[in-house]
Order: sequence, then structure tokens, then C-alpha cells
Amino acid sequence: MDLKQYVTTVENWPKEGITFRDITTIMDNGPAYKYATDQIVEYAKEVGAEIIVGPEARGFIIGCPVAYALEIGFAPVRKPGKLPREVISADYGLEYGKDTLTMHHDAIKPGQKVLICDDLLATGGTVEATVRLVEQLGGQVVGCAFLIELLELNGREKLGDLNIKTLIQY
Ligand SMILES: O=P(O)(O)OC[C@H]1O[C@H](OP(=O)(O)OP(=O)(O)O)[C@H](O)[C@@H]1O
Ligand SMILES: Nc1ncnc2[nH]cnc12
Repeated sequence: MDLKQYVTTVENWPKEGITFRDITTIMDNGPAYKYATDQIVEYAKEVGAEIIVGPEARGFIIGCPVAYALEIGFAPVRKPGKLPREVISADYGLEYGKDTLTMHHDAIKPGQKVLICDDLLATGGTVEATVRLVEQLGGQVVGCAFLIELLELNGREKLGDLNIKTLIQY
């Protein structure tokens, strides 16, 4: 399936100069959403994922169906003030802003093999901060999966030797 045809491009959103790649038109198409999920499920099996970690909010949309299909857990990465128990935090930069991410202090077991899932790899700031959180908890990041990679932003460079899978490139 050519997944790219289901992505909608929105110019100058959320700011002038940004070309936004909207995945809601993958999500609202049953076969396209299933196909994308199935590709990531296969990758998760290859890398031996034991738990899925996904950053708010679009990482939930990609990561949760993968966790469900594999009958493994999902641990959320959230913006500050959203998780109810003790958290650890990491700051990061975005293509169009700056923020902080948090995880519950006990979300990952030491040595657990983690697959990070998100909709899109842009500068890599979000996933790099997520890697730091997982590693601080003693997890082992065995892979990172995205529907979309924006090649010109060189997000992969921030991720060093990590194993990365992307389904669509621009
Ligand atoms: O590679 P990066 O430069 O870090 O950019 C990619 C991130 O940006 C978007 O999330 P956003 O922070 O806009 O939050 P949202 O998912 O809640 O819309 C996207 O869903 C990725 O998580
Ligand atoms: N260009 C973009 N389109 C969609 N989501 C994004 N997140 C960061 N950059 C993005």
C-alpha cells in the first residue's frame, strides 16, 4: 500500500513556514491505519520489543495499537502536570517550539526492551528526550518507529546508533 497518499499536507501551519504533515487522514481510513500499524508490529517483533513507549499525543495513536496487537504494555510520555505520580523529566527542542516531557518513575523495568513509537520524526528532539527518559529508568531502547520522517531536518543525527524505522519519507 502507498501510505503517502493518505497523508494530508497543510502549508503554513501551525506557524508561517511550516509544512505540516497531517496523519489524521491515515487514522480515519481503516485499511491505511491497519497497514501502518501492521508494519510497525512486524518491526517491533524483529527488534524484540517488550514494551512500547509513546510521546503525547500522536505517539499514543501509533503506539497503543502496536502494544495491543503484541499483547505487551504501553507507557505514556506526557507533558508536565499530566501524570499523577512521581515523574522524571527531560527538556527538549521542537521544529516549532520548546517543551518538557515526563514519565512515571516506575514506567519501565530495568533492562526492559523498549520500542519508542511516534507519528513523525522531525528534528528528533522529542524522541531524543524520550530516549533519555527511558535510559534514565534503566530501559534498553531497541528501536524507534515513525510513520513519517522529514529528511531535511536530520532527526536521525540526534539518535546516534539507535535502530530507526520510518514508513514514509519527505
Ligand atoms: O522530531 P521533533 O522535532 O521532536 O518533532 C516531532 C514531534 O512533534 C510532534 O508532536 P508535538 O510536540 O507537536 O505534540 P502533539 O503530538 O501533542 O501534537 C510530533 O507528533 C512528534 O512527537
Ligand atoms: N512538519 C510537521 N508536520 C507534522 N507534525 C510535526 N511535528 C513536528 N514537525 C511536524
